[in-house]
Amino acid sequence: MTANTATERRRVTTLLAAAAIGVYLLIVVGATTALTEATQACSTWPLCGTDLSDPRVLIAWGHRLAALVVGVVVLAALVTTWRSSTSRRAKATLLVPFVLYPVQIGLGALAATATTATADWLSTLHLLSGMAIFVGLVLALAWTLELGTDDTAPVTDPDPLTATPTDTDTGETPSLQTPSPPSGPLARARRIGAAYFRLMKPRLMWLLCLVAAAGMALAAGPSLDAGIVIRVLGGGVLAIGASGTFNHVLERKKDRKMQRTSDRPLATDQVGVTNALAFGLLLAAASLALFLSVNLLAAALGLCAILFYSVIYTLVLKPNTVQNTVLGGAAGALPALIGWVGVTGTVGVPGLALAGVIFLWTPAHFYNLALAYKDDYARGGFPMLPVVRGERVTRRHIVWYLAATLLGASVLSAVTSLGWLYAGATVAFGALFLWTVVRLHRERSEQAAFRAFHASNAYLGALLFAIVVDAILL
Ligand code: HEM
Ligand SMILES: CC(C)=CCC/C(C)=C/CC/C(C)=C/COP(=O)(O)OP(=O)(O)O
Repeated sequence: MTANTATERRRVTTLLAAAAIGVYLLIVVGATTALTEATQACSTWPLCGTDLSDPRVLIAWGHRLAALVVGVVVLAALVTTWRSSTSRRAKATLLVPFVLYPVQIGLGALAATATTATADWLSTLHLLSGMAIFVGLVLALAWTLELGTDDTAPVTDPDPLTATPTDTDTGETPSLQTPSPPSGPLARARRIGAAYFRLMKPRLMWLLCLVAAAGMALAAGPSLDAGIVIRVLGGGVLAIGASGTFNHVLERKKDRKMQRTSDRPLATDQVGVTNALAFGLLLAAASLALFLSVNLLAAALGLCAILFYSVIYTLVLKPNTVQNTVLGGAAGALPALIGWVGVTGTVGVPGLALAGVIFLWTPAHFYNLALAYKDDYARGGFPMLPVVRGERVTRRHIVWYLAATLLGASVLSAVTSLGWLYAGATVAFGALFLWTVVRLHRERSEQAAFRAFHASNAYLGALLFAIVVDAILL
């Protein structure tokens, strides 16, 4: 690729990314109750009340001015892309935002000035049309980003095998030798304790517990009962520990073949298989007892989560299908439902919508690691996407699942009363996450993959934290 083509591509992808995030901002602000209430204070178009002391008028004006500014950015992105040497399908796809953006403005004007009878379906149409514009921009971005890239990472990174990967269960760098035996009884007890703790996959817990906490906060709001929180989170920690332990038992032979996991307690025989199984069963029993003390449905979902991750994902999906990560996303989505059910006793739309966000987020999260550890997964014999279909396809799927996650997050704001804090978190951290994925395409390095991986955790962590604060305190 010549230097000026590379420069042109950077300009096009930067503009398309900015346009996509600008449209996403409009979608999220539009989907939050903030705007739907604002139109009641601003029901004329294009101008409306000038009483800026009324926050609803401020929000309505903000949305209209943002629509104007974003419209200019979208137009700049369209013109720049159409004049560039990007792919025909990227250029053709941009006809969607080109045609729909003026229509979107018209739908917005009608929704703002309509009577309540027609306002609802006009608002829904306005939201869906905004999403179609967003999808058109993201597809053009993905197809332009992958141009000029292939499946070989540039020679700027050490091979993941020689790089010092850390096992994020503990964040330690695995040693190739079996750890030396402890000197005294206390040191031995500490080493064994640390090994059992590591079986529980503690590094996954903070985000998975935040998922359950967000489910509970959405369901209960300010009247969230501390007793339920303690029992649901306690049950969740024990359930994750149980399923993590079973995962270690079932994968111990493959863990030995992978550099990243070669020093795990069962891969290095620090813990016996029978003892590990007994430990996992104990954790599972304690977890289900806690869930049962909340309600039967929470316990049933907890059992499903343990069985799904330990058996379906670990034994069936992960070693056999390239869709292991997509389908495995159900494991991480279940804590959202458990949180919602723990408070309400039934499955509800917001709980399902939150679970859907986690489900869509999971491939955008894990595919970055799968890129960084591609050779390691090949050695372990796992059909991860980069191993089976290559790095270029994997990077494209990361863009798609990231976009799907952002749309899922906007649907969640449409079906709940989440407000400006949630809107700000999903747009700001979504933009950050998208930017790391754009850089992943440009740099195609292990470091860029880890950067996008951590951005995925930062996005979900910020989103879930915003849900908890917004639902309980605002
Ligand atoms: C199919 C689903 C998933 C797969 C395949 C997956 C894969 C991974 C892998 C391989 C690691 C590194 C672990 C290690 O090196 O020992 C990791 C780390 C992590 N995962 Fe996932 N994950 C999935 C779903 C989730 C979900 C649903 C959450 C939370 C909602 C989550 C949160 C985390 C966190 C917090 C870390 C540790 C990050 C750090 O150490 O900074 N993962 N994941
Ligand atoms: C309530 C409850 C039990 C919920 C289950 C939540 C849970 C444990 C999700 C884990 C998600 C996941 C597939 C992690 C990676 O496993 P991996 O085997 O691909 O990672 P590895 O290669 O590091 O072992």
